[in-house]
Amino acid sequence: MMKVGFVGWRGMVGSVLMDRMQKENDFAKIDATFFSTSAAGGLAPDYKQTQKTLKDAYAIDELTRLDCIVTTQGSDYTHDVLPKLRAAGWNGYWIDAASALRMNKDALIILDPINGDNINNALDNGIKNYIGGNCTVSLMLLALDGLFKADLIEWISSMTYQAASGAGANNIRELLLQSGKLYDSVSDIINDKSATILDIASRVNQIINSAGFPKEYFGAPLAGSVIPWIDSAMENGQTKEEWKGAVETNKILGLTPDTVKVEGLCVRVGVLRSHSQALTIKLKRKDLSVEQISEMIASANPWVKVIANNKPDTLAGLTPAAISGTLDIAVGRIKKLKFGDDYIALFTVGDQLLWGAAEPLRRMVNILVSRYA
Ligand SMILES: NC(=O)C1=CN([C@@H]2O[C@H](COP(=O)(O)OP(=O)(O)OC[C@H]3O[C@@H](n4cnc5c(N)ncnc54)[C@H](OP(=O)(O)O)[C@@H]3O)[C@@H](O)[C@H]2O)C=CC1
Ligand SMILES: N[C@@H](CC(=O)OP(=O)(O)O)C(=O)O
Repeated sequence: MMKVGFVGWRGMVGSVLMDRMQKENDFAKIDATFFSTSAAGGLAPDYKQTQKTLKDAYAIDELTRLDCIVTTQGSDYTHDVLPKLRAAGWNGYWIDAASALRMNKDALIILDPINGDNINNALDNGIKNYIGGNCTVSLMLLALDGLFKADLIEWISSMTYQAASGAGANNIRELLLQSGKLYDSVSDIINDKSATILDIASRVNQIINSAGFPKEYFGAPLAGSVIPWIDSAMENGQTKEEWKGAVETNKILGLTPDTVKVEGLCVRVGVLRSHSQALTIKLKRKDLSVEQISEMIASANPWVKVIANNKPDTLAGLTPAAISGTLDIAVGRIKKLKFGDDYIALFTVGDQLLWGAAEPLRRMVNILVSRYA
């Protein structure tokens, strides 16, 4: 059996990965060992594996015994540990959710429904590093799979609405703590019909801007607000999250950089789970109807679900609340724009912890298992 080590399994992405692997009975196909950066020697999660205790995630000699390491621990860990493993002669497979290696020449960004052929070629050619893509990019590629397959896209403007859990486990807790503070500030008058709504709003505004409001992880209030900044700054006014849109899209599609132009603004919103994106797309053709475009999108892969452009269907199916915890990629509000017949807009929602993070990693483990003799 293939020996697979897991680092980062208790984090946001890691716990969703564990859940999916358990549901799909993936642990029965591998010999799993669990590692920790903070609790080596403690009890590992129980997936009926032989190794019951947590190993040290920095113990190079333990890691080099593995055929494959799956890490959802983050870029710092990758930068620290992988060079040491390779220097020690380790030639195993490195499967990673972090962005650290994505643009490296010796790494492939994995999203097998889109670039399964490239993954197989890379395996045949001895590539060892397989990296999950940025969540908004992976979700967008699955949503627009039909339009990419038909080579219809000239450029995309992507305005994102990214959930708190995209920033990690501590951030989701912080959003809930912030929400609790908002409620607490008005709990005595919220059901009192004689209280004026201005009093309620003003109390909320006061508490949001107070010094004690919990914002250690986000750096700003998110409950009752939005944060139009994700990740670090680039030199050209973009954030790194925005920069990833174009570079990762073209790399996943196997295109030369900047073939498909992707630009926009990435915004953190007070949603617990699932990222949404409003996309404006410049098509290469003017002669396609909304119905033809919708059909191309709907038939591209088993996960994309086109939602009819009306209020009841949109409210029922095109929201993070409706999509979270599923592998569905909802695409709706598809319409032509007055800019011209070659411009369309649409709204898409997908669970960034599933197709945006854990699922491509889980499927990569299975691709390796299927090749492991
Ligand atoms: N969140 C997302 O939607 C996506 C994340 N990614 C990438 O995946 C990597 C991991 O991200 P993510 O899972 O969000 O990060 P988390 O912060 O949730 O988890 C990373 C590690 O933080 C430690 N940790 C510290 N405090 C806690 C806590 N309260 N609960 C759980 N774990 C805690 C754990 O390590 P230990 O147990 O060793 O202490 C854990 O493995 C990052 O590189 C990220 O960029 C990629 C796509 C989407
Ligand atoms: N940055 C994304 C999640 C993520 O971690 O992406 P990346 O792996 O590209 O840094 C978000 O905050 O929603």
